[in-house]
Amino acid sequence: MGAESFGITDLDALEILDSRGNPTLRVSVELSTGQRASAGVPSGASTGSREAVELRDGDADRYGGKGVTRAVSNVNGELAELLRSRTWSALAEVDRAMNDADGTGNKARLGANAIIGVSMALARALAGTNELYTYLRLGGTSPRLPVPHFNVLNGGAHAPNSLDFQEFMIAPIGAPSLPEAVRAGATVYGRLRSLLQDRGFATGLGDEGGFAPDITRPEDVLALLVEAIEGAGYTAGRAGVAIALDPAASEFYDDGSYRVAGESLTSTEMIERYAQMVADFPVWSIEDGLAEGDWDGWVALTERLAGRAQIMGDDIFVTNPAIITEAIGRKLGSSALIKLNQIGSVSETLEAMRLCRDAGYTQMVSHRSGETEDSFIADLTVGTGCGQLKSGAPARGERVAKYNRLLQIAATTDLPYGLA
Ligand SMILES: C=C(OP(=O)(O)O)C(=O)O
Ligand SMILES: [Mg+2]
Repeated sequence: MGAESFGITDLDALEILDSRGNPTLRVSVELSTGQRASAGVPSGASTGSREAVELRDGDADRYGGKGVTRAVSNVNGELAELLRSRTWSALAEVDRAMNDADGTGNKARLGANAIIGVSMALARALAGTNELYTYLRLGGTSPRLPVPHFNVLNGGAHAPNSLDFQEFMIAPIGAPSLPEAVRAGATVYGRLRSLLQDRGFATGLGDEGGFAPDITRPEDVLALLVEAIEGAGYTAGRAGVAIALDPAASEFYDDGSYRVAGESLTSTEMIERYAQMVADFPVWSIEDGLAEGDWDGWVALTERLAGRAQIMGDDIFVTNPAIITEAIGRKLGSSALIKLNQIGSVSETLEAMRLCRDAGYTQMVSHRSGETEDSFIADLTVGTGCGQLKSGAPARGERVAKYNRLLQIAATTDLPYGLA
């Protein structure tokens, strides 16, 4: 992100719908050069308690309180006035000014949904006629096509079934190219559908497009995924198609216990359960294996599975540079999930990624369970070269928009594919 000087002549927001049918914002911006761009704002369901605050109207008569007309007004009023009032030298400067104007430290007054929408639209406008990923760079890191992590089986807060773990993803780490990785994802997904149908399970979909059958034990799902991977003709494991988990454990942590498939486990027992899963199945990454408040457990999990699985923080890190800095100091986790709206600006997101990279923590850019058709995160992943993206199943328009954007970049460049 260079130190270009620019003016902003127009900023406006609109209330649109996300993939769950809830309201969200689309923000449009115009630069003094005439360059226009817009961006759609995502929204999570299993959120970390320290995420930047999404502003919702709270008017029960309209969208059950979920309307975003106050956030829209903040863009069209206060933020438009601020952004049009002077010239700017960099996106980070605008992001800082919006943060300062908000004044709460967690974007609660103006709304993280308002601020991230402006920040994303502005990044896209500043990219101008260049590809967005060429603008979203981390100094010292080369662009790369990521390993897509396809969430093919959903539970937890994303599906109305009895499965406690939220996400089971397949990751074609061993694929020779991005198009072959996408083909592997779609082929395994299709094979999984057939297996579920053959066994009499429902093939309805969860929020992120994965199937949501009534299977209870995570190990039973893992066995099914290995069968689907091999049945589709791939090797199960890092040389072919591996598995990544996002249990989203804060959602099943209650009163000091992890409640999984009818059992009540201590933090130590939960860690041993993961160690066994990693030994028995090709699980290469575990996101939010423990609850966001269980910091001692996180340190123990990181140590226990060091060198065997990527231990990734989502709810616990919330893409927050200050929290990530503290976690790095305590050797907590080895990887961070990166979500733009958790921290609420593009430049703070890039700062979080830079901190991780410099500390040797891997990063995976992520969609939210409530999405729009915007493919911004595909460019963010490629530009930063972090090598990992999760965007749900290889089905449903708002999810495949990101994978299709990767295919388009792959077709027009010779960027390398794979983990960073
Ligand atoms: C994408 C996720 O879900 P949500 O957007 O509901 O937080 C996640 O937990 O990683
Ligand atoms: Mg998560």
